[in-house]
Amino acid sequence: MNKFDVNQLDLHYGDTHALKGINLPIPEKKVTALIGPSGCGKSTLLRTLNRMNDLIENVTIKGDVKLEGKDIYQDRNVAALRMKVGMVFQKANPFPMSIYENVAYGLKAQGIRNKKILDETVETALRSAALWDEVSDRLNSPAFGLSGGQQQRLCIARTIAIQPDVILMDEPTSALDPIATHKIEELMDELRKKFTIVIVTHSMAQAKRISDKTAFFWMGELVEHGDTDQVFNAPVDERTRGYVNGDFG
Ligand SMILES: Nc1ncnc2c1ncn2[C@@H]1O[C@H](COP(=O)(O)OP(=O)(O)OP(=O)(O)O)[C@@H](O)[C@H]1O
Repeated sequence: MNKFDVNQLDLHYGDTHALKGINLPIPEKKVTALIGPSGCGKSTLLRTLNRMNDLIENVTIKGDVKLEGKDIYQDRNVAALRMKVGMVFQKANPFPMSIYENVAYGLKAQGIRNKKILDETVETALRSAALWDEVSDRLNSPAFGLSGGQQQRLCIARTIAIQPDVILMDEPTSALDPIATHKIEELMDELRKKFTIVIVTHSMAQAKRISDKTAFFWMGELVEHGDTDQVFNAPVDERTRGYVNGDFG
């Protein structure tokens, strides 16, 4: 079953035609990687999935993005959409507060005050983000005291805590060292059991390691998408073949 269906999606930033007639099914509880050279529209497509582009001036969008069959651009409740479709950014962006408060933030914003519920949710989210064992003895310490990789896992925990269905990740490991990257990649294997994940990555090795599906973009077009094995080992389009072979990038 598809979580999202993107149909005939065109996006302009002013005169820049950033996405051209995109059709992309995004299956449920799988990892879909968006790959392609810089400026090809990967992040733009990712941001259309939770309407983050709405925040940018001069954007026009045509076509539709269906989440479980309903066009997200027809529904005006963007806050509800973003609770269902969470996002993790390239650079970890913890709030200037404790580890605990970071994870509890979204729940408190929803008016949840019950300490038992908050404690349980914080613990579950930190466990799901494979961070609990490293921070359980210092939940009240500032989040900024964590390493970069831990901060990124904290941001993942903060996203998980509000129980989204989908997690969007925009180059989540590009600022991390190989060990921290490996931890997040390991974590993805657990996360895919519960969530639909869409990840933008510049690393083809990473896309190969962690994704079930891959979509290759080139100058605003979706050139090819399919099972990751097929896209990397038997690409149909010359441009995909050139990119995955490292001929350009
Ligand atoms: N806020 C914006 N305002 C105007 N143009 C933008 C904006 N964001 C992106 N663009 C343009 O849209 C096109 C696609 O950009 P996008 O960031 O989606 O590409 P990308 O594939 O994610 O690139 P990268 O890998 O470098 O992050 C580019 O031509 C870019 O310059």
